[in-house]
Amino acid sequence: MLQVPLLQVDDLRVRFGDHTAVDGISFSIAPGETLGLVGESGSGKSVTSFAVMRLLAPAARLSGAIRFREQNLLRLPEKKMRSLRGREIAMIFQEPMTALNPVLSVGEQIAEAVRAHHPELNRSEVRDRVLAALNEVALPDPTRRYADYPHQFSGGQRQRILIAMAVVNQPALLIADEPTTALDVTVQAQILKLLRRLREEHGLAMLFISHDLAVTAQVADHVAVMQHGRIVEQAPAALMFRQPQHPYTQRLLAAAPTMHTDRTRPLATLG
Ligand SMILES: Nc1ncnc2c1ncn2[C@@H]1O[C@H](COP(=O)(O)OP(=O)(O)OP(=O)(O)O)[C@@H](O)[C@H]1O
Repeated sequence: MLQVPLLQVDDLRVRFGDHTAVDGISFSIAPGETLGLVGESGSGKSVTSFAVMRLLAPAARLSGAIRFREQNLLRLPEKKMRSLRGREIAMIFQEPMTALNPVLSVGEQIAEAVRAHHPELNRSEVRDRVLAALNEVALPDPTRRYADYPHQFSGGQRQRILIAMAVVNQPALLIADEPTTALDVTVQAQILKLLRRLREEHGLAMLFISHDLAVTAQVADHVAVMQHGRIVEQAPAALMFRQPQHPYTQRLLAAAPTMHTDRTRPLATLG
């Protein structure tokens, strides 16, 4: 039986003046599923993710539909969108340092995210939720490090902190825009493992955005390949990885430095 999608994007178009950044794309994500959106720089991946969060600049002209739990986000009043953002749909970015406030302790920042959606909780309840989220992402010694500032953590730890902030309100959908691109390969593998675990343990659905098809194949169930604002190929990750159909996908695979793996092995054993 087909599951009702959590997110369904239909014929989404985004224009900035006479430039079309996203040119009529459609895809859907079922609850608990991960869709990888892959393409070169400038192909329209980030514009797509910001469109879903409704965080694009006012100059952007959008058409089509973005249905989340069957409500069209493009028509949702800003007040409702604000309550949905960070609670039902959360986002993590490539560069955790710029996404974190440098003058606020990491515990306080995550606490703010909790209070924004749960004003009814008292101080110790908020703190308990923050500590639970930091434990969840396996940040070492969260109680002692609660009051530390972002610069006191490594890049990988900062990404864990951002993930904790994203999942602290238990969203149904996580948008991860190049979440491991700024990290070295070992740390990248650990963060991918963490995302897979969150998905398995909490049924978190994910829109995973990357220029790297090999990285994406390690976390995604389905992959959509974007070029010049269009989706040129969509397939289950394992199939896309073994039998890319579109010449652009074939070029992406050939260009990826991490692709020298045995493509006959099941994906679960890669990486
Ligand atoms: N605010 C904006 N005003 C005008 N054009 C924009 C704006 N934001 C994005 N664009 C354009 O939209 C296109 C798609 O950009 P987007 O950032 O989505 O690409 P991307 O695939 O995410 O690439 P990258 O990985 O480099 O971020 C680009 O041509 C970009 O210049």
